[in-house]
Amino acid sequence: MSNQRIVVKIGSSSLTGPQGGLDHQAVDFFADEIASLQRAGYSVLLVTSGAVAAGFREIGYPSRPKLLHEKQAAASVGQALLMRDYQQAFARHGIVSGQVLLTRSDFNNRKRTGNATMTIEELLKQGVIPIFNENDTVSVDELKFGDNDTLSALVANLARASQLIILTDMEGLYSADPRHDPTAKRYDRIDEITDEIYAVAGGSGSAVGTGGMRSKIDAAKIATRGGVPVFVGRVREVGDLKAAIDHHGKGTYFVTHVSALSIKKQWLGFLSTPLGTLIVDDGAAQALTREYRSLLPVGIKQVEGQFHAGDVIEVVNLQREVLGRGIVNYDHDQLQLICGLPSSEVSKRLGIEDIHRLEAVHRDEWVSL
Ligand SMILES: Nc1ncnc2c1ncn2[C@@H]1O[C@H](COP(=O)(O)OP(=O)(O)O)[C@@H](O)[C@H]1O
Ligand SMILES: N[C@@H](CCC(=O)OP(=O)(O)O)C(=O)O
Repeated sequence: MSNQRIVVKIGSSSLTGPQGGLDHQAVDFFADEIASLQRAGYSVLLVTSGAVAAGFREIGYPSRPKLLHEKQAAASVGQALLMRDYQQAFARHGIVSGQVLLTRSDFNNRKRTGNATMTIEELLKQGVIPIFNENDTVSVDELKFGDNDTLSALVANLARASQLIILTDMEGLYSADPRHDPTAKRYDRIDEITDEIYAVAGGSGSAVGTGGMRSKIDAAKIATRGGVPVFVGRVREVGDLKAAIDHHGKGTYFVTHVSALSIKKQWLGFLSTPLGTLIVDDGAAQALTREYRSLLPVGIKQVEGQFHAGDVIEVVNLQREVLGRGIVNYDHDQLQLICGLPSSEVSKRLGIEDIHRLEAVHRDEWVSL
């Protein structure tokens, strides 16, 4: 028996065809696979896409809509259909399932995440499978997850899951999109998500999916940095889901970082909204990313944006590549005055005798990206 928590994310491409509408057999199959995990003692949290894909045909749109209000209308119809299918499918196994709709802004709000966590804990305690989706009808475009890959990573971190299983229509990440390059080779295991990995990951190849492999890599980065290992791949036959959990699934495994980020740093790195940018020289870039040191004013070349002490800023190198995010200790106009100055001159230039924190960004309030 096991009491491990597993987050399973199912993409639209696994639940619907190009013409939309739900594939009831597919829903039944995934419910069967998840039910057998529950029977083996795992607690499963399900993140499912498919609301827009399930709803657009019902409304009469000829293909997956592109406009926000049309997608929202389709999701409104489709989410109910999706839940009806899942609830019926799980009921065949005597399992009760419940709906949890979240938005990106819920994760920016401690109280709401706290409430969501309590609900999730209670559902799991009662043996109910929580079924998550983005609350599409209220999400505004700029703040949307869009695809559910990121949402699944955040749920996995929030629930302190032991694995995140992202199911899609491909058997993992390949050296190129196999739809266009039949010679592409699969990566079986990824220890570090590098630029090279991002470079091979393309967008969605199907008529119903959204994020493609790129958003799955983003999700893998968030989850592994939070301490949750990730599988991205396909589950098509009975027993495939268990095989994925047991490390012989058809897909790619992303290995966990040794030191998982705290919840606060996960928020800082992946959910916060930076209000400014600091451009730093090579020495400061090295200090921040390789030597785990704080950022001092002397290493800052340029300051952009209007922020205050305590706000989140992004730090980029001279080539404008993002190095990470941190909480800044100065207002933007103060930092304009002292950027490039050695620490000994900072208090004089600012006219403040006793500076509480000399660093522009302290290493305890910094996340490398
Ligand atoms: N390097 C790659 N390896 C595998 N698939 C890729 C790659 N680059 C892009 N893709 C595309 O990503 C798609 C899966 O993402 P997506 O359509 O968003 O599915 P889902 O609805 O399951 O989230 C695949 O169908 C494939 O066309
Ligand atoms: N929340 C949306 C997700 C849209 C979507 O296509 O996501 P995905 O299939 O995960 O790339 C829905 O349920 O339709």
